[in-house]
Amino acid sequence: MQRRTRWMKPLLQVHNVSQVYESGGFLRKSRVRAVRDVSLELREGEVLAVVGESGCGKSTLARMILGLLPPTEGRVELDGRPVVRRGGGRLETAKRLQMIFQDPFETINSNQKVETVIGRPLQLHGAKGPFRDRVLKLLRQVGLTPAEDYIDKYPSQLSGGQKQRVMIARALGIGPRVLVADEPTSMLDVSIGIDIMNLMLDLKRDHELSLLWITHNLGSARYMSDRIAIMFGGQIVESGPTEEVIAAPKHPYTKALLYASPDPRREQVEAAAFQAAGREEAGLPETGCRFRHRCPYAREDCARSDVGLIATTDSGREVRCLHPLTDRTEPSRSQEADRKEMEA
Ligand SMILES: Nc1ncnc2c1ncn2[C@@H]1O[C@H](COP(=O)(O)OP(=O)(O)OP(=O)(O)O)[C@@H](O)[C@H]1O
Repeated sequence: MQRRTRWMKPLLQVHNVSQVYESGGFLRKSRVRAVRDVSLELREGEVLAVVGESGCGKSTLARMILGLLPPTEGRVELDGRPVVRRGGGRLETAKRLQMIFQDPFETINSNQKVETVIGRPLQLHGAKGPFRDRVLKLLRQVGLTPAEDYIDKYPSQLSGGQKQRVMIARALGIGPRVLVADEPTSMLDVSIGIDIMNLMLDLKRDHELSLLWITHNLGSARYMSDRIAIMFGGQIVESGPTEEVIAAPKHPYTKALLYASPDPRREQVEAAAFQAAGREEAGLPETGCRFRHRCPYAREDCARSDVGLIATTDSGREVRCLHPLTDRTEPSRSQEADRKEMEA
């Protein structure tokens, strides 16, 4: 399933985007730097996974990529053209860049029949009706057959997996080049989630799509993607070909994610050192390495130096770490020291 995609043409380019959320009044202003100087590239026909724990900035990044949230800094381009044009006008790029959400019917009127849910965007994007036959075809393409049994149903009459298939059909109908999927299987049973992943891989192949797969789950990223970008505290901390990164992570956080995913090779001592996962962005240090308080390999200079992404091999791997892991790296402190720090 995995392919070398290094030489393919870049389709979606994210150039140094940042997002700062500001809230509160004049006296009690709060600022959250949710995404910090992130650059990514999605190539033709490729699946790129963005992986990180809750609060690391994945959804914020997805919303900027889709043009739903203007970046505080940086820019996003599709085929070399800005996703959001000066003065708005997202409709044209929205045609080519479609989103699949975690909760399939979060944004949909539950009083609409499947025919309307899938047919309305076609109308909005200027297609001429009637749409019933096109909707039936789309339902077949996403495996909801016989399509005639589904087209007149309401969301409440569908299972979670069926709803997600309807949302995929809705996105597909517009003829996108890129699908951005934000945790699309996290609310589904494992086997249903695997069916949805297989469907998306089939559709990607048949419709020559590119896929940005956003998840907290390294397992699904591994199943789906050609390349992977690991995100922590609003930054990309490691990226590269998926199998290479997973086989030999160079950033301690990537290693932490591996321990957190079901794997019989898990080493208990180091796994325990990573258990403080899930903290919000706000609790992380502003300078130096943002992961250092949870990193069993941290050294003194990790607090002092900000390090950017550094290319490590010729296969396109990058890591943001002063002391990238090797086979021989030993933890610099014990589980006991970590526990004391957490209690303090
Ligand atoms: N509208 C907002 N205003 C202020 N802070 C926000 C806003 N949206 C997100 N944040 C904060 O920005 C950080 C990143 O949030 P984001 O939702 O992008 O992360 P995430 O990785 O997608 O998490 P999850 O998987 O839980 O959705 C978090 O600290 C979050 O609390």
